[in-house]
Amino acid sequence: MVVVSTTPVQSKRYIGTEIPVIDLSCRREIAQEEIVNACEEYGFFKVINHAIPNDVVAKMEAVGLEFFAKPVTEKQQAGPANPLGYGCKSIGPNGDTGEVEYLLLHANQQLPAKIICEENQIEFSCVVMEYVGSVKELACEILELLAQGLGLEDTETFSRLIRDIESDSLLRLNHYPSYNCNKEDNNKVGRVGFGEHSDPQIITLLRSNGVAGLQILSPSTDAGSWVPVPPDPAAFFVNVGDALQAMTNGRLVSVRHRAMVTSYATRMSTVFFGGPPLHAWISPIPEMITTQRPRRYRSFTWSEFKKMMYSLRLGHNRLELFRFKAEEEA
Ligand SMILES: C=C1C[C@]23C[C@@]1(O)CC[C@H]2[C@@]12CC[C@H](O)[C@@](C)(C(=O)O1)[C@H]2[C@@H]3C(=O)O
Ligand SMILES: O=C(O)CCC(=O)C(=O)O
Ligand SMILES: [Fe+2]
Repeated sequence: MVVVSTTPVQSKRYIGTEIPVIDLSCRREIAQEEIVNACEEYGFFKVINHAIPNDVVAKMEAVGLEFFAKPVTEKQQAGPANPLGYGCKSIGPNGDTGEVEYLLLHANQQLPAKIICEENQIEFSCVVMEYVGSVKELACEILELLAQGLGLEDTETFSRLIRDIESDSLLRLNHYPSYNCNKEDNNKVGRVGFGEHSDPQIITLLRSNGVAGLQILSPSTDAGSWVPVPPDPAAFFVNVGDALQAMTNGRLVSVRHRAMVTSYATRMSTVFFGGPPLHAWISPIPEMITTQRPRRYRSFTWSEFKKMMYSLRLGHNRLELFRFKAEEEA
């Protein structure tokens, strides 16, 4: 079975309905089609039966939790996040805040600063490297299925950018506290851990412990409604990023999402952002430009996009600033 009913979402294709679940052990042709459908409709899906070994995931979770359990003064030695490193409550350089502490690492570079003590530093980087290697492979497998499902002649169009040794991919560990509250407070609108945004890169692969918190903005309701994503520590949650929306000329959607804090337990998410090299050009693939879907975005380098994104707030719809205007590109 490929699509399994989980959480209700308003939708055209998943009538009724549910967050798409892609079973990677099923036939390639089925997975390809389901991935394309999910990315067109939500920009989001859950992956089960992936090939990432449990111990790779378990070790990553253990070193992450060990890091966040350290005294604040020790954690601060890996900060402040600029943008890499340890951060607490402050997200990005433009005043965004949330109830979260995090560690943001580059996937291809040395660790940014001292992370805990020397002997743990070596173990920490080995675990991170192994996790990043596995999750990057899964990201590339998904991107190749996606390219095949879209009927692209070059099925490595997307994955090549992530496999590139200069790929600007990141790994982020987010740690959300639980909070004490009385019964009445518990029924009130929740607290925001990580505010509404889309991810800027090509693809994001997220997993978390078994605590709820992630929500996606359902694109098919007018005002948009927040759909809770039930936690599944054995699965990966995948979302389309802004760069993939641009490359597919808007056919695939970069989903807006956020993370809420719960009152019952702390949550940790481990998030891989597959990004292109800084010098890579991002532009709509010619096969994605048709008379029904005329060119929507201009060409830009990832470095240009990143510079713009760091000048904007978390929730900004930044891709709109890269709309195609025929007279400019000619
Ligand atoms: C407010 C910001 C934080 C962010 C960079 C930005 O200026 C806008 C995008 C933010 C985001 C969201 C997804 C990822 O968590 C992230 C690492 C990214 O690439 O874009 C963060 C950035 C960050 O925290 O540095
Ligand atoms: O922790 C989560 O569930 C979401 C985190 C997130 O969206 C991010 O780090 O970009
Ligand atoms: Fe995100």
